[in-house]
Amino acid sequence: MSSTWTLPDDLTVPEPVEFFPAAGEKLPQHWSKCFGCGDDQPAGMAMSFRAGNGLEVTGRLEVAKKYQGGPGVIHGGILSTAFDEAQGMACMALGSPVVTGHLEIDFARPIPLGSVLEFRARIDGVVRRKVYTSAEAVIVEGPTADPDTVVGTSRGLFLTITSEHFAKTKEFVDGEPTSPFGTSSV
Ligand SMILES: CCCCCCCCCCCCCC(=O)SCCNC(=O)CCNC(=O)[C@H](O)C(C)(C)COP(=O)(O)OP(=O)(O)OC[C@H]1O[C@@H](n2cnc3c(N)ncnc32)[C@H](O)[C@@H]1OP(=O)(O)O
Repeated sequence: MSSTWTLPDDLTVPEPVEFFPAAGEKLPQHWSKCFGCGDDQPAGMAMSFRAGNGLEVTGRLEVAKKYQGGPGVIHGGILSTAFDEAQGMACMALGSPVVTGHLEIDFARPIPLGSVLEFRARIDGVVRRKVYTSAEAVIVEGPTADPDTVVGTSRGLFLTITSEHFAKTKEFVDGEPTSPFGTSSV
């Protein structure tokens, strides 16, 4: 790994907002049309999430055959998308919408099609609007399942935004959303 990712000295660790679900409870979607988690997005990845302890969330992704990159394994871009989604969902603990500013992934092990991945993602801390996050993925079901072997890791910087952020792209929204929450202003 040749990452220059470092956490700043002035990082502070926030408390989850009051309405963030308790550990083990399902997280609401942030946007039903989202490619990563939306239940109104037939082309999407249908990830689901639960709150963990503190500022952590766990996510689940079934690695469908259509996610193939190299022969028999997940495409790296799909894994990156899943990390983006998982770390973005961890930011829900702040109670403010966010977008990704920077994301970096390490691909540690091949992930066969048919696997079920579990993501453990968290907020490491915040500085002004900057939200520092990290995550790991393990295979929990499938031919090479091993909950103790990390198959990928990620670090990401998210930025809190206001509802004006998506006002600029409102006219391009595809379809009618059923559960706008968080990152959507429509
Ligand atoms: C209740 C709500 C729940 C919500 C749940 C949400 C779930 C979401 C799940 C969704 C999952 C999917 C999510 C998706 O896929 S989101 C889709 C992918 N991301 C985007 O489309 C974002 C596009 N980029 C932008 O819009 C702007 O660049 C943003 C908004 C990010 C910043 O432009 P803005 O003009 O606003 O801010 P600023 O430029 O004054 O910068 C501010 C600070 O940030 C620092 N900085 C900026 N960029 C970077 C960088 N790349 N590396 C390092 N640092 C960076 C900068 O130095 C400064 O630092 P400092 O001077 O303060 O020290």
